[in-house]
Amino acid sequence: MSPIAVTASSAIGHSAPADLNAPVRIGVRNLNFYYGDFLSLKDISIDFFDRQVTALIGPSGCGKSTLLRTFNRIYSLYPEQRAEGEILLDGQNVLSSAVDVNELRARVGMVFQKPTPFPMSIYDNIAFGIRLYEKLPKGELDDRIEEALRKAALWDEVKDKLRQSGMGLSGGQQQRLCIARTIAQRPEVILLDEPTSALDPISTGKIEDLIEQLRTEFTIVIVTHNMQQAARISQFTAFMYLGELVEFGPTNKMFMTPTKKQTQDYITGRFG
Ligand SMILES: Nc1ncnc2c1ncn2[C@@H]1O[C@H](COP(=O)(O)OP(=O)(O)OP(=O)(O)O)[C@@H](O)[C@H]1O
Repeated sequence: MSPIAVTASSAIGHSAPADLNAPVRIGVRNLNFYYGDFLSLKDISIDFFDRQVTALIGPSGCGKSTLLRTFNRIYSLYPEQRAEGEILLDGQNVLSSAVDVNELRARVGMVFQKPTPFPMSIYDNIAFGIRLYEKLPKGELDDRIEEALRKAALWDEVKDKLRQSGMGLSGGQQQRLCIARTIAQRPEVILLDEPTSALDPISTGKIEDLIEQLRTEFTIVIVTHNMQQAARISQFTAFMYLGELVEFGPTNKMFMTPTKKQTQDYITGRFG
């Protein structure tokens, strides 16, 4: 076994083991995705389980981010991009034209690679998303903001400066602010696209601890290039290659006894 595999496998077990009885939250069925004429996802079928963290791994360009971006239809902002097949969120096909995309994006929140706070106060960063959908009296809004910041493990660091700009926070704090903003909308699913790749190791550790806590309440799908991170924080892992789903299963099985040679080669650092 290479050092990468040893380190990754020794990291397994930091988070809870996979719950093999967890209900399906998102069921992807025969999904194809096109950028213009280019077929970027090929006949993907996979389930994502309730209150479990699923890591999407694979070499650059294999389609991890593309798959993540289908769940809240964020791709539909670009007219040349389209998806075919079914993505069932609690049994309802989110690709159907009958689905209200704004409502969908509140149910399926997303946090990006680079922290993207809005140029406004910490308070307003979180209030903004809530105000889009709900008219809350001030006291209730304050409570929601505190709750979101506590869940994002940021409250203690910002409670005395809620009116200061979110842009003045450190990178790691900004990323937790973005997570708080997502949580405040009370989503069912949280999508994380390489959320720690722009962060230092200490901030990364805080986000990983936070993901472990959030898992008890939300279904989480995370794209990561960091094999050890996938091993540490996820219950399930999906390995993708050239737009196809090669292998999917409980993380400890994927890292210790993968079925496919391609998976083994990737997690042992032989390619990618
Ligand atoms: N806007 C786009 N237009 C055309 N092709 C695209 C576009 N975005 C991605 N692709 C292509 O789709 C495929 C999947 O890309 P995607 O970004 O999903 O991969 P990824 O696994 O997330 O990669 P990375 O790890 O480098 O972020 C690649 O071949 C990529 O070149």
